[in-house]
Formats: sequence, C-alpha cells, structure tokens
Amino acid sequence: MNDMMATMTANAEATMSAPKMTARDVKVFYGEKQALNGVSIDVHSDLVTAFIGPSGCGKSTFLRCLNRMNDTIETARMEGNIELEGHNIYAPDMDVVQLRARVGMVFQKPNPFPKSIFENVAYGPRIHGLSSTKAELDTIVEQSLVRAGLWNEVKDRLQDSGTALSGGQQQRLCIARAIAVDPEVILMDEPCSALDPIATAKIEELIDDLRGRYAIVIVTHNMQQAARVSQRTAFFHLGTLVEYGDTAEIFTNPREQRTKDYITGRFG
Ligand SMILES: Nc1ncnc2c1ncn2[C@@H]1O[C@H](COP(=O)(O)OP(=O)(O)OP(=O)(O)O)[C@@H](O)[C@H]1O
Repeated sequence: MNDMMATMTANAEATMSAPKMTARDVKVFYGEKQALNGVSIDVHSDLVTAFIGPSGCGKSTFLRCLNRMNDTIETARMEGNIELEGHNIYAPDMDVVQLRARVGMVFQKPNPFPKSIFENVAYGPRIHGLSSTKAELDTIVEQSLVRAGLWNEVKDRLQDSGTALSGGQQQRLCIARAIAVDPEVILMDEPCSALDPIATAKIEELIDDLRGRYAIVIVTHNMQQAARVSQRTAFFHLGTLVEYGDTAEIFTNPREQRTKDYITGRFG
C-alpha cells in the first residue's frame, strides 16, 4: 500500500464513528502548579485508546478529568471542555454519580469492597435501580462476571469475600463491577501494574474481548502493552499531548522527535 492509501485508510478508520468523548484545550492546575497544558483528544467508542508517557507527564490527571474524579482532589482545577456524546460533563446540571456510571473507572490497585463477590457486582446496579427483582439482579451479576472473564472461577463461591481473591481475580472483579452499571466508557489507570505476567495477560485478553462494546481508555507505563491492546495511542510529555494517532503509526513511524525518543527508550 502506498503512503497516501495508508493515510486514507487510517483516516477512514478514525472517522468511522462519531467520537464518544471529546476533550478540547483541557488544562489542569493543582493549586498554582499547572499539570496539563491544553489537551485536545477524541475518544472513539469502538477502540481502545492508550495514554503513554514518562512518570508525571499528566496521563492519570487527564484520565481522571474524563469522569470528574479530579473533583475529589481539593486543589485541582480544570479549564477547557470535555463532552460525552455532545454534552458538557462539567455543566452544572451534570449528575456526577450518573456520569461515573456511564464513564466507569478501574484503578491501579484492585480495590474490591470488603463484601462478598456477589455484593461487589450487585451494589452498583442496585443503587442505580437497574433491576427490579432478585432474578434480574442475579442475571446482571452473572453477565458482568461472564464478561469480565471471572464467572467460571467464582460461580460456586459468590458469597466469599471479594478481597479473598487473587490480585488478578480482584482486578477482574473490579472490571465486572464497572461493567455491571452498563457503562459506555471504561477508564483504566495502569490496571496491570500490581499484577504478575499471567494475570496481566488475562486482563489484556479481556480488554480485547471488551473492545467494541465499550470505549476503553487505558493509562500504561508499559509500551508493549499499549502496542498490544490499543488502536489509538496518545503520547504525553510534561503536561502536553505531544502526539495522538493510530497505535501502529505511533510505534513504527511517529511524527514527533520526542515520541521517537520515548518509544526507542532514550528517555522515560
Ligand atoms: N493530587 C495532586 N496534587 C498535586 N499535584 C499532583 C497531584 N496529582 C498529580 N500531581 C502532579 O501533576 C503532575 C502530573 O501527574 P500525573 O499523576 O497525572 O502523571 P502521570 O503521567 O499519570 O504519572 P505516573 O505515570 O507517575 O502515574 C505531576 O507533576 C504530579 O506531581
């Protein structure tokens, strides 16, 4: 394929669906200190988007803007515009609890509630009124655990504590918990950094299985992981989005020298 055709294919792929989320000129300050310098990005529904970059470049800060988790940090202040399906998520009438159900989050360290496996998954659907009978709730719990690739391992011990599972199982339980409230976007902040290679491989497979059903955004320190699981990659450096594009392009033919230096291990 010649260069022009390759570009046209990439562009056609990028425009195949309207973006699920758009961010424009997002700036974040912690007190006086500016952590993001005006980030603009589109997140597509049917793709996995990876955020990469050296420690402290602002990946997690930006991820947290996408479901207003930064609201919980007293010193944090955000400027710019972020929309979910065309609605400003920072508008005064936005219900933040609803927003965080639509844009779910999985954290670096698995954080199940100190409750049963069943309750971990059932809690969200119950408080969001997604089921009216016990049978409906059972179905949601089962489907969520199936989708998170955990059902076969836990179906006979749903009343055991979620915290008694292995680290990798706990992380899949947290993914099931996010899935249970029927989100549109799932944000994952270094979801494998506390896991061993086998548990990591399972989460990566799971991300691939979930692609297409949810827009997935993953922050990762691991460039191989970004290359394996994502179709779009955003490279951040010192609070700036340096380059954003097709993952294969970013890793084989980056436009910016700073991206090239980072992916070839010259810094970071
Ligand atoms: N709660 C906070 N209060 C003050 N400064 C913060 C806070 N969280 C992050 N920062 C600062 O904002 C900048 C960006 O941090 P952020 O955690 O978003 O980077 P990151 O790229 O996700 O880093 P890492 O890969 O190490 O997690 C850093 O300089 C960091 O020290």
